[in-house]
Amino acid sequence: MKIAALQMCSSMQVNENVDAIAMAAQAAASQGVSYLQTPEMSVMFAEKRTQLDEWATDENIEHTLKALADIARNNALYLHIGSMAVPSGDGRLYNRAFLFSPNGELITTYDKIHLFDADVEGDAPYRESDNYRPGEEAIVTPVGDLNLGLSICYDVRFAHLYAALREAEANVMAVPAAFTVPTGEAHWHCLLRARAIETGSFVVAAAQGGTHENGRHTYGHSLIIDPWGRILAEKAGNEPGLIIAPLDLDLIKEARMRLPTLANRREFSLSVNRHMS
Ligand SMILES: O=C(O)CNC(=O)[C@H](CS)NC(=O)CCC(=O)C(=O)O
Repeated sequence: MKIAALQMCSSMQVNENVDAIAMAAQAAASQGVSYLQTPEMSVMFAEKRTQLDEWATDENIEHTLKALADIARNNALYLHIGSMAVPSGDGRLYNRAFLFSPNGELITTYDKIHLFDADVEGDAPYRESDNYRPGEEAIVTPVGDLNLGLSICYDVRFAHLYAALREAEANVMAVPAAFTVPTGEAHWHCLLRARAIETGSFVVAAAQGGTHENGRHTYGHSLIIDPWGRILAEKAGNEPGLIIAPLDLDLIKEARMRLPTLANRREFSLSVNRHMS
């Protein structure tokens, strides 16, 4: 099975972003791809909360989800929208991923669990939790012969999420993202390869990249990684574009046979020994 990740520099114009996804889906389908992932906030990369609130009416969301479902169906591929902001019902938004089947059915959604409240050097403080409500449910879902574990961006720093997904039989971890440039340079490849190695799973990470209409800079470097931690495909730099790789399912079996970390895992007690000297 061939899979693809689309690197984007999403703007504030939903139509523009959806068109870019449609074009990429066509290009991917013509190369035999059956799963395409787009980055976090690929449908609208907003500048202000008010913009999202104004846009996120039931009608606009319904219309957009229908357009995305049509893209999946017209190109007969699984379309995984890394995320899009939707009202959560309590005044905050959810940072929600959508997975469509090749028939255009909505298979599942996933709400980002770990929100980015962090202080990155050179940037204003990020306080995603001011506007977003965290999800409380991890999701694994079959995608053809694969079992996809869903996550979003900052989730990648929480290894126990992927351990849980792995225990629930996930063998491909999805990490659509919009990483900052400084944290991307320091951590992106390392974190994603670690998640692949720890879980003996493929990792697919479609990234936002470049300078966005809203003024933000994102790191790019979309990646597809195999269960041994080898990089199968990378979108070098931050330009938009598609990366494609064939997934050999035997590599999952092989990595897990050589390093059966799930079977070798131990329970332990923890003591903290405080010396009084
Ligand atoms: O809010 C939007 O418009 C798009 N979403 C994002 O940019 C999100 C939340 S601010 N970014 C991250 O989670 C970056 C994580 C990261 O960079 C790290 O873990 O180092």
